[in-house]
Amino acid sequence: MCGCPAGQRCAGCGAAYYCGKEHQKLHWKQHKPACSPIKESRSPEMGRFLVAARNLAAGEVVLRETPLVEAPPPSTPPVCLACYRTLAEATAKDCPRCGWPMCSAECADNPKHRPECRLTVQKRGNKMNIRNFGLPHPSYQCMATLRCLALRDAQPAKWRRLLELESHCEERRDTPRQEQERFGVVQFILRVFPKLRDEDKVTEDDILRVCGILQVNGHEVPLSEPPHVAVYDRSSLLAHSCRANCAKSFSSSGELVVRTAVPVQAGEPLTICYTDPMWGTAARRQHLQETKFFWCRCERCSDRTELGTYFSALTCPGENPDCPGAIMPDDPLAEGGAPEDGDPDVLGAAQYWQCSQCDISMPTGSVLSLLRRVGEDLSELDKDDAEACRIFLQRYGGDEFPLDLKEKEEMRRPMLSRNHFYLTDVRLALAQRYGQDGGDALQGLRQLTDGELAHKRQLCRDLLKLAERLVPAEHRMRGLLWFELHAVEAEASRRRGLDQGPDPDALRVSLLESRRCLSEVVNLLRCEPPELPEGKVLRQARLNLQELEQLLCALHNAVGVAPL
Ligand SMILES: C[S@@+](CC[C@H](N)C(=O)[O-])C[C@H]1O[C@@H](n2cnc3c(N)ncnc32)[C@H](O)[C@@H]1O
Repeated sequence: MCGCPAGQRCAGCGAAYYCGKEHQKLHWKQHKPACSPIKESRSPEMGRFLVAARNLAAGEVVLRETPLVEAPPPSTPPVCLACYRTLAEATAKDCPRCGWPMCSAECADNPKHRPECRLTVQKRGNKMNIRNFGLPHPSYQCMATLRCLALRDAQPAKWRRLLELESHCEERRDTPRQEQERFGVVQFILRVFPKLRDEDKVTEDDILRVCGILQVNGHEVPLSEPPHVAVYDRSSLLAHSCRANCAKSFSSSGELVVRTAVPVQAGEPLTICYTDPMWGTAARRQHLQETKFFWCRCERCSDRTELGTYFSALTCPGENPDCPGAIMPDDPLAEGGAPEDGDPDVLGAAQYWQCSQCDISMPTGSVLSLLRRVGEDLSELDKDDAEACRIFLQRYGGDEFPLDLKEKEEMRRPMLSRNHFYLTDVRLALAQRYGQDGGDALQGLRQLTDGELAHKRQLCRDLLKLAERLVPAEHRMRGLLWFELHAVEAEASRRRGLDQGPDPDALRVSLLESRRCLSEVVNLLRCEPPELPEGKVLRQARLNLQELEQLLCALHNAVGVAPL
């Protein structure tokens, strides 16, 4: 503003400097459009993507936006087109204008239903007649596409923004999914809404392009039952990483909220995970290729140890039973190699998995056959049966427990690496399974044996350590595990009190530990809306935290030891 030395920096973007508050205030109107924690970048490999405009701390909200389009999921029985609740034939009410069934007159008047209502009146000429409730209905397969097409006339600025999004039309050509859409979406729309073709000149390619945009940029929104789908504008530019640095949540009104999960340096891409980060490398990469049309080369995929976690590795099967090595693919970026995909015999000829410590190697095909067998065993496992889970963990991971197994397994050399994704899957289920019997969570935990309680604690701690390293942006999973751990600490402390009588020092230590766990829950889940299970856990954690503070206060007043 004045050319004087400027020591004060804009806290929003960190890129503008001022001599003082006064000139910063005067400049705000001009600076505001440029002041954002994110900016757009582009590369030949990734297309457009967002980067941090300045150094960002963990937990900063970088994006919050309402959807460009939202719609029911493609495969669904008839649902209300405003609230997405499943409809029953006896209670559904046809919209008086267009005939689409809705749950109430209020929902029929809801602006969310306007796009298809208008298109049905203007481009079809007669009302819809949906029957056959209770089974997936083909008419809903086209709804997201129809709502996108409705933007053309009604909201041309949004339509233009939608068309700027990636559709991968070329890569989708002749894929089974596109062939299915050609029949189930394109032909349906052109037949049911003929004036779209005859008057508006909408072509098959136009519709397929919209299908591509929905496939590449769509998010599943868990706020309704069944979950619906939505496409966002700016958030669509977030690139993918299997170790994402941003976490996404949805607000009650359907806004997408993106915040950093770890500190992010200025210029670094902001990333979310497009696939299931709890799958192994080969399966994640295969899924990304099939659904988003790129082979991921992120830091996690490129590192065969998956950041030191050995998440996809096997233990060394060589003659030396003490070899501490892990068997991993020679080239983790080789295409294919998920246990569920490909022909093990064909893949096996081309690639090898190698021990990290000795010269043992295995053809990829043999590794995949082994893994496929474990995968089949896992798919048959009843995860509600704690004993069956423990046997699985002992059989394939060599896990030892602070409790006896009823069915003793002969101890063999474990086949899977300590953190292998199959073992992690079962440990996650078991950590939550412990304590679910009984009327409520409190009763459930009280019914656990000391050994089971200790095992639950060990599982939560191990899983949290792994998640922090491998998937820091999995806020929901981490938050729920911290909540489980807090419950274990509370129960353990109650048992200690019963066994050993009141001990203010031990009580203070365990209250402080519980407070630490609950603070983590609140921090991780603070963007979760109250209607989701995680939002309910957040509410409970906040209540428990308040009670804890009161307890710590009471303890301080009674014996003067607790920090306040
Ligand atoms: C939701 S869009 C992201 C925005 C897109 N880059 C654009 O220019 O519109 C997803 C697409 O971006 C590209 N992409 C995202 N993350 C990537 C990554 N880590 N490596 C390579 N391509 C990536 C892929 O083409 C993917 O299908």
